[in-house]
Amino acid sequence: MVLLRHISIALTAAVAALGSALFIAWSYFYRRRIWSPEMDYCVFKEEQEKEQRNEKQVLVLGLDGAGKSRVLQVLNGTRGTRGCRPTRGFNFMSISTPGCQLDFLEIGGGEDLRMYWTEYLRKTHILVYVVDSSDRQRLPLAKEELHRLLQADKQLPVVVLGNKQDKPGAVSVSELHDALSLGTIRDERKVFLLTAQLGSEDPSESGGLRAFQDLLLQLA
Ligand SMILES: Nc1nc2c(ncn2[C@@H]2O[C@H](COP(=O)(O)OP(=O)(O)OP(=O)(O)O)[C@@H](O)[C@H]2O)c(=O)[nH]1
Ligand SMILES: [Mg+2]
Repeated sequence: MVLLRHISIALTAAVAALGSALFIAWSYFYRRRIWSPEMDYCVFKEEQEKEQRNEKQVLVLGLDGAGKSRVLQVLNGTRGTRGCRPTRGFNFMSISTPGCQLDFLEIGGGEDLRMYWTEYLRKTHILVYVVDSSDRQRLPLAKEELHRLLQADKQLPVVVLGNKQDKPGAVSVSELHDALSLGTIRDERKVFLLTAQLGSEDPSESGGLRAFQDLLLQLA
């Protein structure tokens, strides 16, 4: 019995030692991979190439259901209103124009994803913040999240898109301006407020997207 116990203690110790050794080796290797000069050079090269191609990153945020994926769909020229499922993580889309390439990155607006939003501001050139104009109850929350982003990055140009103007009970532009406290933002900051209605089959002409697209191109 005593012998068995000794053997089991020895085995446990051996497994623990092996586990630690593997963990140390993995950490060492992993850290080397991340911080190696070659890796730094690759990241630097990639950023340089992006600059040469004049690639601009547009981060698309807003509460869940605001219409972020729909904005990307419409900009991408996808017809119809189907296929907008809640984004559980990211959604990516690129548009090439003669002057530049716009890379749109949507991060889902669910409560569990909002905490990661600010981490993506650093590499962003333009922030698009989509608001459901008909969701009056959640306008205070939309405002709170918007101001959290404005605090986290004090330079980034922001385009607020008051979406779902076609829905009954949607607030007007001036109501949205007040509800989101846009008047409290300092004058030097580039903040734009536009509206859109993207619920129809082909909203590209009437949905207010043209002005939105033109503004993005100007900012880029
Ligand atoms: N009536 C109307 N419906 C819209 C409009 N824009 C989007 N929708 C619909 O609203 C629903 C939610 O839109 P999404 O684009 O998935 O919303 P989201 O902001 O991407 O939401 P998450 O991915 O969950 O963060 C979809 O059924 C869309 O078709 C609009 O302007 N008018
Ligand atoms: Mg989405």
